[in-house]
Amino acid sequence: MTVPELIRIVSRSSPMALAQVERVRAELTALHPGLRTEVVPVVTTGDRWMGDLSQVDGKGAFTKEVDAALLAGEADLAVHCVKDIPADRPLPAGTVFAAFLERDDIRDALVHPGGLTLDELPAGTRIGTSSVRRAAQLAASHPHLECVPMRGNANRRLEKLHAGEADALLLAVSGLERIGRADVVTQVLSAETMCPPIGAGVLALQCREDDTEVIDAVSGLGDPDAHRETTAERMLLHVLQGHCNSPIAGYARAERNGDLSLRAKVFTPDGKTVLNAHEWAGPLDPATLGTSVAVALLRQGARELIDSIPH
Ligand SMILES: NCc1[nH]cc(CCC(=O)O)c1CC(=O)O
Repeated sequence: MTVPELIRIVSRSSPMALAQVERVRAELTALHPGLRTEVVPVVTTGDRWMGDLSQVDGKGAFTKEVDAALLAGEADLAVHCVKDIPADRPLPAGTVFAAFLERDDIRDALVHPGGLTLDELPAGTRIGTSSVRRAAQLAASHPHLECVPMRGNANRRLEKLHAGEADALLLAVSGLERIGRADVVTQVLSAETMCPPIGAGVLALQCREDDTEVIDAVSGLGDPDAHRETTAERMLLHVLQGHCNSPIAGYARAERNGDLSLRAKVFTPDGKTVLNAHEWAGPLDPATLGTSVAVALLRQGARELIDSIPH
């Protein structure tokens, strides 16, 4: 393998995204000691726009400018949260996934400055979240709590919380760990209490498809379990034609014995209807498992629930 001298890494420029790039740089340098890396930060539409994402072509709002820099040859490698990569359309033509890194915590956390747990929060507590997935599940399990819209990167949301725009937040544990703010977590919510989003906690490395030198150099960072889980989850989302604001949650789990399970839910925003599916695959390939769970949800009426939310 010929390892390139320099790999230029493009990503969003939020503190979380830059921390992700630092992890990739560290892993790459450990694998190829002579390799130099450079960071190419870009600001995406999703970072700039603080309103409703559906108004700025929500799909891909956090990935479009990153992909464009990769395709234009301004960088050689893109780092994305899988959670932010649309699954209702193919990857941008000319790009491929070269690796999925070992998965971090997939769970959401409650951040409450008073230190209360979800069950202890008094009626009317305002939870800052613009996520339909989080709001629908909270409405189902804790209907006495109120969701107030809140966007912006995790650091900005913590600032808004302290400025009184909400009383508590729901944020991904992995994201808080990446920005060095795991200290604000009051309670980690089990995946049963708050089903995570598709692709939670997984970072994807994306390259130009003809750039075999870079693909070969970075593919050693890939984790086989993360690959199988992500493949199943993204196929589920693809078959459901879910978009960034779809009321869909789900996660796959690769077991030691090689089995793969995938559970998923589709909600109405008020949380009153929850469709559930859970299947195991031994010898089945991950994509087939994703399709099968999606079909089980479609049979229960998922199409209507998903289409009722504007893109
Ligand atoms: N929508 C922003 C975003 N994209 C990925 C993560 C979390 C990290 C991950 O799952 O990789 C977050 C923040 C959050 O939801 O709290």
